[in-house]
Parts: sequence; C-alpha cells; structure tokens
Amino acid sequence: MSSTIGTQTRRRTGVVVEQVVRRFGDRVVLDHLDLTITDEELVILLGPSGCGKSTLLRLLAGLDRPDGGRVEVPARRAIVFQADRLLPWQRVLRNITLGLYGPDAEQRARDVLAEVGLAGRERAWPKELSGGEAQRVSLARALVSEPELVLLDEPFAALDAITRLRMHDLVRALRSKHHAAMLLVTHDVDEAIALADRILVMCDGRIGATHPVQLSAADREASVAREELRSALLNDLGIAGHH
Ligand SMILES: Nc1ncnc2c1ncn2[C@@H]1O[C@H](COP(=O)(O)OP(=O)(O)OP(=O)(O)O)[C@@H](O)[C@H]1O
Repeated sequence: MSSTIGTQTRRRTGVVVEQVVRRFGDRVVLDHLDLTITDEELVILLGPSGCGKSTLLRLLAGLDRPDGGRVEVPARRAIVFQADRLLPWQRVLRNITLGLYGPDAEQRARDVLAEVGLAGRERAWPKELSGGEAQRVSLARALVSEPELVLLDEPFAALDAITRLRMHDLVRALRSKHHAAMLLVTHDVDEAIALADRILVMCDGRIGATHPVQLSAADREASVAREELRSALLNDLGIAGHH
C-alpha cells in the first residue's frame, strides 16, 4: 500500500489525514483513519488506552511513517510530551534556544518564557523546577519557533488538579497569541470540554465520533449543554454510568 507525507508550503494550513493505516506486526493500530484540522483550531483527541492516539500524533509529528494513506501537515510543527524531556544538563533558557538560529533567538526565548509565567527563571536548572514549571518550559520551547501545528500528548496528565487548571488558562492565553492549530491528547473528559473547539473520540483505529464544542466559557464550567456533552463523551468512550 502506498503512503505519502507532505508538508504544505502555503502559509496558514491545517492538517489533512486520509485513509491512514499503521500496523505493528499483525496489529492494525490505525485503520483507514481520516482527520482534518483547520487553521488555529484546537482539537482534543480522547480514546481508551492503546487505541492509537500517540501513534497518530507521532505520524503527524514526522517521528513515524504510515503504512498507507496520506498525511498532510504544516511545515512548522512542535510536539509536547507528558514528561517534560528537558535536557537536565542545560539551563532553562538554553533548553529553549537549542535549535534556534538568528541574532534574536535569545530574546525570543526570553519573551516566550515570560509568556508562560517564568520570567526570571532563565538560569534555573530543570531539576530545580516543579512539574508544572517544567511543562511550562516545554510549552515555551514548543512555541518559540512559532509552529503552525502544536501536538500535545497528555501534556498535563502528571500534574495535580489545580496546576492542571492553571495550565488550561495558560493554553487559552497562548492560543490567542500564537495562532497555531493544536491537537491535544487526553484521557480527561473535563479537560477536553474545558479547552476544545472540537472533540474527537477514537476507537477501533479510527475517529469514531466528533463533537464540536460551541459553549461559552461559563457554559463550559457548568450548564445543561455541558452535562449533555459530558454524558455523550462518556458514552462514546464506553464508560457511561461511571460518572
Ligand atoms: N513501535 C511500536 N511497536 C509495536 N507496537 C506498538 C508500537 N507503538 C505502538 N504500538 C502499539 O500500538 C497500540 C497503540 O499504541 P498508542 O501508544 O498509540 O496508544 P494510545 O492510544 O496513545 O495509548 P495510551 O492512552 O495508553 O497512551 C498499542 O497496542 C501499542 O502497543
């Protein structure tokens, strides 16, 4: 089966995935999966453990190739993982400037560090940071190159509930500044409702259900529409009745 991965050269493009197949041995993990993400859209991917969410993200990041189908992604992409993956032997600022070029690289890194609320921590070592601070640095590192697509693989799963809520506020603020499309994987239905423009539920190697979220900020916190969406998502995930 043929496969193609293209990077788009047009400015301001989203993601197009058509009929993508990925197998590991006999196991078909992605089974003719289709997905599109438009410019600046924040899409949340929910799905049971092992359904292929990280596999899909790795394909979009260019870290893996499909066995079939077509993947079209913007040229400038960044990925944020659950664990921060900072280099422990480099200070915070250097972790952000690594791979950046140009006379303004350091200033850009300082600016984005300030945006994530860590101005003044440029010379800290990664081991001196809390979990939430380390993930802020990871976000800063992802955004400093002004990507058109940011892929986030359970970025807040290891954080405590209050820190996670702060990170949601931060994601909202960063979105309005950086205008990137985002695809965020989570197991947390409430996180999905809090952040998404659209929620996708993955099952059997495909996108099984799509839920656009057109709720106001207040309705995302508490409303009948929110509870209906939450029930629908739990039902899609096969865990209705456990909430
Ligand atoms: N490199 C690989 N070699 C063999 N099998 C793999 C490889 N990568 C993933 N798999 C398998 O593909 C399936 C999907 O894995 P993936 O990590 O994409 O799931 P996931 O939905 O992200 O799961 P979780 O929510 O638990 O992180 C799993 O059964 C996994 O064992």
